[in-house]
Amino acid sequence: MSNVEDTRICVVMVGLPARGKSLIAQKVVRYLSWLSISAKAFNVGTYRRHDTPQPTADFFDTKNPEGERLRHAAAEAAVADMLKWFDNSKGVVAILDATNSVKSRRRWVNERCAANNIQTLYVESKCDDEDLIMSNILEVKTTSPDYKGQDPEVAAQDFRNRIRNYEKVYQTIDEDEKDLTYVKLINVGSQVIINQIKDYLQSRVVYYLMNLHIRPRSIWLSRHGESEFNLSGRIGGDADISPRGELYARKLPELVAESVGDDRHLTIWTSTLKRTIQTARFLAASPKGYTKLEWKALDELDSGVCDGLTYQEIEDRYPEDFRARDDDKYNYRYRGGESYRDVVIRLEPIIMELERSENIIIVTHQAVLRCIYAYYMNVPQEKSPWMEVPLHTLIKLTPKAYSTQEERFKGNIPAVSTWRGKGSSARHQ
Ligand SMILES: O=P(O)(O)OC[C@H]1O[C@@](CO)(OP(=O)(O)O)[C@@H](O)[C@@H]1O
Repeated sequence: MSNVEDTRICVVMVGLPARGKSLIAQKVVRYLSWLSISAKAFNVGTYRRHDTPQPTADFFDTKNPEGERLRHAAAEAAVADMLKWFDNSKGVVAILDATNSVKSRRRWVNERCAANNIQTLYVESKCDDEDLIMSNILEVKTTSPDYKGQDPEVAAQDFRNRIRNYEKVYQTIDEDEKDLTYVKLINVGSQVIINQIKDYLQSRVVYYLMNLHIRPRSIWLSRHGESEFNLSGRIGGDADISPRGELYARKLPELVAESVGDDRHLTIWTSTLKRTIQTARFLAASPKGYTKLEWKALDELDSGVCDGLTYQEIEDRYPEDFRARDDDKYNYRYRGGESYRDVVIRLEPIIMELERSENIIIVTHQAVLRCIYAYYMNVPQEKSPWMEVPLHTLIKLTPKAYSTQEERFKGNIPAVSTWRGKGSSARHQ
C-alpha cells in the first residue's frame, strides 16, 4: 500500500511551440519550491541541444527520420534523468517540458512513469490569440540558444516554420485520452478544462494553474513607516508609526504615483496592525479611488513569548533560542509563535490571490515582505529571512516571461535600521 506522502507526479506539458509552456513550467517549480515541495523542470530542448545545438525548421519535420530519431533520444534522456532525480533527490513534482504533441508520445511517457510508480498530470496549453503567440515568438527568438547570434528576422521565420511542422502532426488531448489526468489551459486563464484529478497534490497544482494569467501588471511592496517599536528596537506588538513614519505615510501617494507612471487602478492590501493601516491611509484617501483590503494573513511573524522585547532582551532571557534562531532562522519557531516556514504557509492564499489579480500594493511587515519577495525573486530559504528590506522604500516588481524585474524607490526619509546580521550579538548592533 502506498502512503500519501509518497505521491510523486510528473507534470507533462503539451502544446505547440510558443504557447508559454516553459514559462508555466518555471512558475510551477518556483511556487512549489517556495512551499518546500521538491520540484524540478526537465526541458527536452536542453537535451536535444547536446546533439543538435542549432537545428533548422526541417529538423522538426516528422518526415525527417534522423530528426525524429534525435528528438526521441532527447526525450529518452530527459525522462531517464527525471526518473533518477525522483529516486536520488526525493523529488516530488517533475515537469517534463516539451511539446509532447502526439498521443503516442504521451502514452510512452505515461508507461514510463506508471512503471516507476509516478502519477502523470498532462497540462495542455492551447492558444489562438495571435498577439500572444507573436509576443511569445519574439521572446523565444530573442532568448533561445537555438537562435543565438542569428539575424532576428531569419530566426523568426525559421521558428514559424518549426511551428508549422509541429502543426502538421499536432494532436490535441481528446476523448481517446479521457483515462488520463489532464488540464487544458485555453488562452492562459480564460478557460480551463480539467479531467480525472486524483488527489490533493494534483489539485493544488491545478488550482495554481487555474489562477495564472499573463496580462501585464506590477506588484508594489512596502514596509509600514517607521513605528514607535522600531525606534525602541522592540519586535512585534501593535505600535503606532513614529513622526518619521508619518512623513513616509504622507509621501507614499507621491512615491506610488511616480513608480506607476500611468493611471492604472491599484488595490491596497495591508495587515490588520495599526502601523500598516496608518501608513496606507493617505494612499487609500487618494483621489484615484484605490480600493483597500485588510488581511490577517499579512500580519507580522508572531514572535510569541518574545513579542514586545528587544533582540538584546531576547538574547539575555532566552540565549539558547537566540542562537537556535540564528542557526536556522527559516525553521526556528518562537515559543508560542511562528517561524518563517509557518508564515509562508499562511501566505499561500495571498500568493494565489496575487496571481489572479492585476496591480496590487502591499503595505506590510519585514518578515512577511521577505517571504513574498522570496516567492517572486526565487530566493532560497537559507537566505530569505536575512534579506535587508529597508524602511521607507517602495519596491516595484514586474513579472516578465522568465524573471521578475525589480525597481526600488526611496522615500528619502530617515529611519532606524531593524536589520540584524547573522551571528552578531544584539549588544553589538
Ligand atoms: O525575523 P526578523 O529579522 O527578526 O524580523 C522580523 C521583525 O521585524 C519587525 C521589526 O523589527 O517587523 P515590523 O516591520 O513589523 O516592525 C519585528 O516586529 C519582527 O519581529
